Amino acid sequence: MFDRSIKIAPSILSADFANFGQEIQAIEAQGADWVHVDVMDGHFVPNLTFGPPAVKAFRPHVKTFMDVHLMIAPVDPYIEAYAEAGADMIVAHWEAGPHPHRTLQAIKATGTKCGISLNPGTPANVISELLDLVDMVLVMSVNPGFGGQKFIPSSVHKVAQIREMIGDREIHIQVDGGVDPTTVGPLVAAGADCFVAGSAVFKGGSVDTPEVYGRNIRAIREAAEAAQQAA
Ligand SMILES: O=C(CO)[C@@H](O)[C@H](O)COP(=O)(O)O
Repeated sequence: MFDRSIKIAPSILSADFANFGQEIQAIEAQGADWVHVDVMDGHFVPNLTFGPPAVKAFRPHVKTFMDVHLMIAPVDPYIEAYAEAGADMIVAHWEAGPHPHRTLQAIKATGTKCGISLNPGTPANVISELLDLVDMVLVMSVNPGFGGQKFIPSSVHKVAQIREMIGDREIHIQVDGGVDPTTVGPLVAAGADCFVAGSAVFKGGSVDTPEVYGRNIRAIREAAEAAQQAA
């Protein structure tokens, strides 16, 4: 049965980089549904983060579900390495190369779940021929590269368009960037079910005060579930 419940996926880009193992354990103990890993190459996006060995080191700490968002180009040569590192889902960008269909086939061939992501400036309709290949569409609601940016409101309309395109297919819509208790409601109403949050989860907390993460995750979930019930 397809799980349409609200899922909160904290981005460990906002975690303490000296302490990933404990940070992952803390967010999971405090209610995170997934753990979101932002992979950046300093080329497709202006920042550098985690290679496959880093993801492999995160793997034993993740007890829930690890979605790995590849903000890299080219992407095809690295798919197998991130799958072998232990990703449960690999998400590639539509903008990462001329053959997104081939990229999605390569992800599926590894046996991991498969997602396609769209930058804020990319229209929804470009993925119409790809939907039969994916488990999730990731709508970027900031320009990718950094945490702590301001939510781009037109993302709500894009989510609604994609929900319409999906029809009765079993595909999650994830939103990433500037997600917090004030922005999540309209996204739920538009049809998103999975929310990446960095600043809004990690702000004010640490592995010594994990209850702060718990409060932050609950605040996003409560706002999302309220919107779901009102819909
Ligand atoms: O992929 C990215 C940024 O490129 C995101 O995952 C951010 O890390 C989310 O951070 P906040 O906007 O929630 O602070």
